[in-house]
Amino acid sequence: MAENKSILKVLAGETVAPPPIWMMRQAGRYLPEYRETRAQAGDFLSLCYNSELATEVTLQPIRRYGFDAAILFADILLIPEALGQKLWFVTGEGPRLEPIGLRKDYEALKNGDEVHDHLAPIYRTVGNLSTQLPEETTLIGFAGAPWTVATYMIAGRGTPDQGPAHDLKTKDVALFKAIIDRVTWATIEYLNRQIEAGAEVVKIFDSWAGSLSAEDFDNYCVDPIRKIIAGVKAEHPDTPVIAFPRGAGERYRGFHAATGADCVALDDGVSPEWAAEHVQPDGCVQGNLKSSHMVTGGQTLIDETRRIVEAFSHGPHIFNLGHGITPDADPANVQLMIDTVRGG
Ligand SMILES: Cc1c2[nH]c(c1CCC(=O)O)Cc1[nH]c(c(CCC(=O)O)c1C)Cc1[nH]c(c(CCC(=O)O)c1C)Cc1[nH]c(c(C)c1CCC(=O)O)C2
Repeated sequence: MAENKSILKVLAGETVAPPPIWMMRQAGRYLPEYRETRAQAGDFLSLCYNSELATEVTLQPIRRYGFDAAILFADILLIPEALGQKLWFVTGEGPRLEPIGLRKDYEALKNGDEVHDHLAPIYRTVGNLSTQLPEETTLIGFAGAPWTVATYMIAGRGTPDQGPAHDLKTKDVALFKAIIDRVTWATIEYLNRQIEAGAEVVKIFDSWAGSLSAEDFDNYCVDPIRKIIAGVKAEHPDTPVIAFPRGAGERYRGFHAATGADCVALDDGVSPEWAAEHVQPDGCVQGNLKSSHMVTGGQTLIDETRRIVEAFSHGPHIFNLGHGITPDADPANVQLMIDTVRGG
């Protein structure tokens, strides 16, 4: 029964001990079974659009570790592709898109409500998962936040400082805002369909929020996320939303209230003690453990895991990493982290 799922309890504001646990990028290259299925699919994007195989890789970490949540296997860059932008992945390097730099590129994009045919396989994956997951496991859908997605749409690739997006914001703010608005609209559409297909929680990833300063943070991180949450809650008032403004630092404070998020995901740039004092009083928090502990393991992993569990033990908390697990992680360290959280 949905009411017995620990993640849903915590997202409703309950304190649960030990805290429920899942991991960003839990279906990924550190798992041999993922590498095998990915090879079968051919490449990363083919895996995302193959509902059977995407279902399989989503289930793999649940079978291996019994996490409390499964996150849909897909990617934040499927939205630009659904809007009509060309997307491909270069193995070992990352995503490539045909960059949007001119008004005519923007005008060629589809409307926010014209993405569904392209995204139909993703909705099928969500539907498969909602019938195949163990009953105690919560299904999380997701999308990228408009700023982070726009940084890839404008640069055509990942960039260390999101320079091309910052440049467009300075040179042609009207075009920049139009891109943000188009992604915001498409994202509301996309998340609502994921929920209708069976997602019980949705998460919004703003991986590059940290490079927005002063009012840009309010205008292009907080405001689009607030609009997306309002658009989701208008259709699905009971579906909890997790927001991840990575690199927000001090600006994690007040983020629940500013956006309407039920849970705020923390990177490893803030201490758990600071976040317990300044962020958790406003609602559930998630995350914070450095991903590198999944590579290095040992007593430090145990100590840091215990420190986070203890710091957040007085309020709603979902145990997670501060960012995605990396391909060089040791699957045994993931088990050690879980045993530490669950066993004390
Ligand atoms: C920025 C971003 C992307 N994608 C995502 C973000 C936001 C979160 C973050 O900051 O990490 C989100 C994402 N990407 C993926 C998921 C699936 C669910 C999960 O297990 O967390 C999620 C939630 C699969 C993936 N997305 C990607 C992989 C690796 C692809 C492979 O198998 O080769 C996976 C499992 C590829 C990807 N996708 C993206 C990049 C930059 C890359 C290349 C970098 C890399 O290789 O890790 C865009």
